[in-house]
Amino acid sequence: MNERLTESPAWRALAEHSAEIRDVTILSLFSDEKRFERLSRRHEDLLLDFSKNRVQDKTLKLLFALARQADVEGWRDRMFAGEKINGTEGRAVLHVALRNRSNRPIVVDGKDVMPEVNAVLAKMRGFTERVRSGAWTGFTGKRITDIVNIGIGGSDLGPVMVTEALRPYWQQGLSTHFVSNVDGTHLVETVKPLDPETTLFIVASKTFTTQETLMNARSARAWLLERLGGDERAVAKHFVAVSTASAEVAKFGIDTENMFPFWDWVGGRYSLWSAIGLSIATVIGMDRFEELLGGAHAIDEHFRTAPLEENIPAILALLGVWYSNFHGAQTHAILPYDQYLHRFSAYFQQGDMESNGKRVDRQGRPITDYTTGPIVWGEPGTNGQHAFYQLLHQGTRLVPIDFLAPLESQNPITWGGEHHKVLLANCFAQAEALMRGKTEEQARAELEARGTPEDKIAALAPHKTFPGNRPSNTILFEKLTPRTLGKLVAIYEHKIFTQGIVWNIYSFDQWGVELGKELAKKIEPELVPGKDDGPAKHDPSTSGLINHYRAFLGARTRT
Ligand SMILES: O=P(O)(O)OC[C@H]1O[C@](O)(CO)[C@@H](O)[C@@H]1O
Repeated sequence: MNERLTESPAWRALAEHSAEIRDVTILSLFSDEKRFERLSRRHEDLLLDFSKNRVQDKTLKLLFALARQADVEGWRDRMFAGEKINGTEGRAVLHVALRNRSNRPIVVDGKDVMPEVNAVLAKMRGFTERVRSGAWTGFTGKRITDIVNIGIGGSDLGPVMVTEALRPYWQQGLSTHFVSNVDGTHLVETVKPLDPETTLFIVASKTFTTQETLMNARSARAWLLERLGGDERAVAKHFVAVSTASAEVAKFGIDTENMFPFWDWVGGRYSLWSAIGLSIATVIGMDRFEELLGGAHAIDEHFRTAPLEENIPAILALLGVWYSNFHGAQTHAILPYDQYLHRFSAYFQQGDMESNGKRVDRQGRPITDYTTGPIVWGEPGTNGQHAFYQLLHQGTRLVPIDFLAPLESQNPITWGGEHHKVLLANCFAQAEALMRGKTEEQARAELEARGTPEDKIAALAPHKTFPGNRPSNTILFEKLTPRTLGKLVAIYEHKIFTQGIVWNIYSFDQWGVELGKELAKKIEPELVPGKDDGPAKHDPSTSGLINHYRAFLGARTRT
């Protein structure tokens, strides 16, 4: 694209239209009695209601035109065909191949990748069945009870989010734990209650060079060996690796027989479907893991074949563009009303922000006149209601929201009342309140009805007013099964993809994480007591912090 995006016909039309409908309220759009039916889409058990948005038919038409102008469909087809659409790394983008349950050939560099994908799935099945049945034992012959996944970023967040979401499917007597932070506290607190004889570590790292993961893995090995008598042969029974880098794995001392490979065409934050999902597959079983893949595949097929107007990920993406670029929204909240999804927003914080947090376009030009990926955040309901919803309802910022909720709870308790009904009532009510708001007249009337004196009414009414007209999507699904979870994750993945294409950026690299890593490697050897490089090496602030720490270390060594 040589033309600036903001000067393109589809963009200009949207800019004009947004001014045109500035004063139209969402509530007024419901004069169309069929709006809910028209602005909702279904996929199997899943319903997307996007009727509570500041959109008219014309808005949607213009948004779909923008997607077509950006050639979303062409890029999508190229992704599924295995073309190297990750331009800055020269790689294909094929997480869709990992869950390609149809086995339709997907060719990269002249080779169908499906046989290798299936071979790794078969190896995962063999391993997970041995661990689950007790056939795989630790060094002292005891059955494995605890899996510790050591990884960070995409090699951690996906497995954490999914294992938490699918807790009801865990095998009894088997638990998973996760260590990611290089802060020693994370490892120490995780292994504290564990028995080394029955603990298996999965070291998950695409590159196997990530500082945090390698350091945690080395420390975990030291912890294990110290407790099991120091015999190095124990490592083979208690450590397996998941990586694209077999030489690095061997260098670390893990038998490559116990290594599960994947490929450079799997992005870190899209890797839970690969062997990076080994901790998930171990605890829920391979059949369930394949159901998860099946759900994602169903959405892949939907995304690949449905016209944009019917395409759930594309609709969500374009609504996000509408608020980011034409209403000044800076953030996007994902608010799941399902406790099992308590890491879902954190997962997509990486998924979205590492993908679309970009400042140059695909032509390498700085993007100065539109925003790209939003800040993604959220917490599960109803906790969020008692934390940050005040701002959502009455703050000065516009925050587009996705509410997610199951129709049926995995834990339908009625001990003190019907929990799930209360949960759902809260979810529906929040979306309604955000849209409907409360006028000052309504606030005044309520105060009057309570006999409040006039001077108090005048003082309080503005504070009790809700502007409303705050948009949200609601995604309902029957129950949080592996298949449904697979579908939800794939929907958001393709949403991110679509937005990246519209914004004309590369979504599948992450150069922005490199600089901090490089500097940390330089600074670490400088953290020595008594050393002083003078102010020249860093800026005065960084030098000041380093020297402050050195002085602390120096004082400690003297006492
Ligand atoms: O799996 P690896 O290679 O250890 O990388 C971990 C994470 O580090 C990043 O490269 C940068 O944060 C992520 O993209 C990735 O998920």
